[in-house]
Amino acid sequence: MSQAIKPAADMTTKELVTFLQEANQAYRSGEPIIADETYDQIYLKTLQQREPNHPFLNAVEPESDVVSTNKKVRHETPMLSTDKAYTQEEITAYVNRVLKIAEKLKLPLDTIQFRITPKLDGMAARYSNDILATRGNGQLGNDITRNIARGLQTLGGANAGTGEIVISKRYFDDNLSDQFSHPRNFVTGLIGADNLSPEAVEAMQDKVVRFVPYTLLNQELCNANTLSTRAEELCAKVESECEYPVDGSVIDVMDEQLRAEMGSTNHHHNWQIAKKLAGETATTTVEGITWQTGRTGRITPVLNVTTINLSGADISNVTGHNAGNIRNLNVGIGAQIEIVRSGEVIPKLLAVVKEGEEAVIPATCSACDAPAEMERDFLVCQNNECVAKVEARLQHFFTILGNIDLFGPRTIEILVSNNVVDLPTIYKQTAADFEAMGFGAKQSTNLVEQLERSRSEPVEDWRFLAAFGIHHLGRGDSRKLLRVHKLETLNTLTKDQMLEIVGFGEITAEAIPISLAKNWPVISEMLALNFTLLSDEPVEAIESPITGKHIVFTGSMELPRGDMQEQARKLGATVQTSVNKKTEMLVIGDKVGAKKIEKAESLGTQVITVADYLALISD
Ligand SMILES: NC(=O)c1ccc[n+]([C@@H]2O[C@H](COP(=O)([O-])OP(=O)(O)OC[C@H]3O[C@@H](n4cnc5c(N)ncnc54)[C@H](O)[C@@H]3O)[C@@H](O)[C@H]2O)c1
Ligand SMILES: [Zn+2]
Repeated sequence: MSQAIKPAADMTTKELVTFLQEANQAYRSGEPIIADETYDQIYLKTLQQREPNHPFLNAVEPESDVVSTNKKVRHETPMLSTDKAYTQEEITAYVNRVLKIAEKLKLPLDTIQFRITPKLDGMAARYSNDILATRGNGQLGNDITRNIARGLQTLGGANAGTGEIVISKRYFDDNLSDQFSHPRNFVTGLIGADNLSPEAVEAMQDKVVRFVPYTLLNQELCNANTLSTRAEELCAKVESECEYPVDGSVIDVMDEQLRAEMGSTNHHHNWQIAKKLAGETATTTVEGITWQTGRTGRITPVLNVTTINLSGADISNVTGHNAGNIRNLNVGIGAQIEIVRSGEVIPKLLAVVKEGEEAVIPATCSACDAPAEMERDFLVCQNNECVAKVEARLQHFFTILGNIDLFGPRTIEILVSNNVVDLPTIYKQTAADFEAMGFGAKQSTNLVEQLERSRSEPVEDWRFLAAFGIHHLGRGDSRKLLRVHKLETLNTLTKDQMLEIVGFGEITAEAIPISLAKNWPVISEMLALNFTLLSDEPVEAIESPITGKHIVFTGSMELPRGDMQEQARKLGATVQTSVNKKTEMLVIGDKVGAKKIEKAESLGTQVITVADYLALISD
């Protein structure tokens, strides 16, 4: 969206509906062109006022073809949207509607209970009879069950009901927020993708993409009086306690009789309302763009804007996500942009309201002047010795290690400008060395003390390993790896050894040993400094008849297939999703096509029934 959007009042009804459809499509694909609040409170509301019975208002807004598979699933009961509230007044009005019906039913009003749960911001789905499906148009969804075999975690079993596919908020913030503008965007992209991106493969392996049924969410219970006066406070509480991204809270009436009486429209349940977070938006002007080089060499744009107050804070910098985004939206100096700040500390660019000068993507890295090149949507500094990369890598080490103070950006900048650019050298510095670089006498002793502290104060070995910032070895994966192999032995690690560990796939198993070997000189030098490293208890390798075997499960089975696969992994097997030359065993459930079996047999794969398989592993 680079053109100014017409005000709702100036649009004909037809234009308004077309615009709502466009905005909905953009929102579903993860690239909203306006803020939710603007969509709901201005454009949708204008249509509601003009034509309360317009078909667009009387149906669930479809996810259209954002995720479209060729297998459709008819929902047993419709999957609806929610009615929305943004303010306490709107919630109080809802409470009064509930109380009115309760009165009619002669229910004692002080016993009416409401449940508040976090409103997960992902992709709505339903898991029923082993089939996972999207909401679709509410009646007909898309079968996305195959994502379970690709690593999607399902909480609550194969009949968990309605919920949301989400990614862990912390994981997204730590690993993906510099590449993807929004966690919902990442999730919808992954669920619909025919081929997973490396980031998606990693997230699936890290088990952070999950289907979470609404019944398993943290909740607050309250009565009508509390809800009419303190809704914002209670909603804020459930939202902050949730480990997934949220865009508000959902309030439900608990009483079944009350629910039945209040009923539903084609769009939402009248007994339920969503309190949406009003991500406050504002329009400001781009005065300049600062390009910052990170640890991996990615150069990200920060928009310097005319200072503006948003949700109580003065904002003069806004993240522009990545170079591709700047190019696509054509963000140049003088552009008027809409920005949003909802919970996050750093406000985000939402849309260009009015174009300015043409967007310029720099040809060189501003930190080291080396050439910068576009790789997919990212601008990347091609120089390995780039000062910005070196500084960011050192910073990463101290931040992840977490048991050292004083080694922040300013200290590191001074070290690097004095050509102290690697960790072992930093650890060799004496107070006199620091003083020679311009640190004060007291500060120099403190720096030495902190380095000493970081070696003597115990720290988990996986934290230490993750601190080196090796690609594919974040905290979670480092921990998985170190549960099986000792840190000191990682220089001899092979791809095959990696593949034996549950949770590492082909790509990472191949890449990790190579990166470890490359980084080994520094790691071993650091190990020689005698950090006080703590190890998890090693897991015993379980020996079973299927240990080390490549197995595929197919057909419908009594136990959820995901559970069968998980169990096989625990017993040391490598679970594949389809048969290939490596496959040693094909476990067949009901309704398996003859072709599949023939193919497996022609490849020399052992084909066995679920019953025989279960007998085999229980031996
Ligand atoms: N910014 C834009 O351009 C744009 C465009 C279209 C839609 N939207 C936003 O999306 C809304 C419509 O989308 P929608 O129909 O998917 O609604 P929604 O996503 O805002 O909320 C409804 C959904 O919330 C889910 N949900 C999450 N947590 C829940 C919980 N704890 N309990 C129960 N349900 C829970 C349900 O599956 C339900 O379908 C609009 O009102 C607007 O805010 C924005
Ligand atoms: Zn550089």
